[in-house]
Amino acid sequence: MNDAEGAAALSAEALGKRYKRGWALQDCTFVLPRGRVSALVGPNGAGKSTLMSLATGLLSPTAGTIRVLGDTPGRGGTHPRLAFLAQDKPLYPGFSVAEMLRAGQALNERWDHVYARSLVHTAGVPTGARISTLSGGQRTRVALAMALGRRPEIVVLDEPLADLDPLAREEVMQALMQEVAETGMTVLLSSHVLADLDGICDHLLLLADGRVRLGGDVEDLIASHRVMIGPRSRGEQPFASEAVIESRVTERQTTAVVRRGGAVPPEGWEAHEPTLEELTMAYLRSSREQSARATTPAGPESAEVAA
Ligand SMILES: Nc1ncnc2c1ncn2[C@@H]1O[C@H](COP(=O)(O)OP(=O)(O)OP(=O)(O)O)[C@@H](O)[C@H]1O
Repeated sequence: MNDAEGAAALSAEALGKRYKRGWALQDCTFVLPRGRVSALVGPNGAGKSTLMSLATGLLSPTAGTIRVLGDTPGRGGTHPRLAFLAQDKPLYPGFSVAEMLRAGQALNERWDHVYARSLVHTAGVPTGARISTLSGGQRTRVALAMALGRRPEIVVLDEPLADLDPLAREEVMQALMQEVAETGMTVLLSSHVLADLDGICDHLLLLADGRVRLGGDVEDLIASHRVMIGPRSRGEQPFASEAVIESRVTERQTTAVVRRGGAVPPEGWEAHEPTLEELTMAYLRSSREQSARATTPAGPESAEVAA
């Protein structure tokens, strides 16, 4: 283990996972720092849940390594200092909320009952209600209390915001940020709602087709890119092609997301820093175009070239 891996909450080196149908993750190398909120984003089927299952030891890698707080997951179950909130939020449907919390207390040495109860109270979920009668959003809040009640050092949340209303999303993110600030807890959360991540996540890991397409400190990533807006033009663009992540032409203008690399906006163009959403959308669209090109059958022209 090197120094960076030792200081990391989660790290992977050439990590790969193959199912019967093929590779879900390939050659993934990254380091997620401790005490930060990291966002895991990517299109459907990108490998996010697979990565989370590897981190929690529910799956084993086919290739490479993954480490949680410096340890290899899977030996003896989920890491004792890691809590996982799966997408399907498994809870006992026949239990009341209070019984569920008491089960959490009975099953976990590090359980903080006062804190877990306070999270459920803040969410306005009645503790006498049966789990099976709760709404999707209420179930999420109970599942979150079950995860955070363990006072984990790292919490892994698979789309925790998906069935929450906007106010509940804000409350959940605030509760997480408070934990991060007060206890140094590390959060890794996946989400398709990119707007929710702006201003909340300080680290990003973007997967597409099972590979890491973008990763790093959010401020650094934003500072190293620019959105360039200029006149509508279908011809040559004034940027080196290797600097362009994605470029779109509408009836009125051309918008390009480029690597900064000293790129000064040409005359008639304006530039601004991307938001996290603009940046991730540019990489997601570019990955989709790349994989569409890779799966397009070779046409007659390519056959001619090959011949
Ligand atoms: N148990 C499994 N057996 C076979 N293939 C699987 C299994 N689980 C996932 N896959 C495949 O692995 C790939 C990655 O799936 P995964 O669920 O990790 O993606 P995801 O990024 O979490 O997607 P989503 O955003 O839709 O939840 C997909 O092609 C999926 O079909």
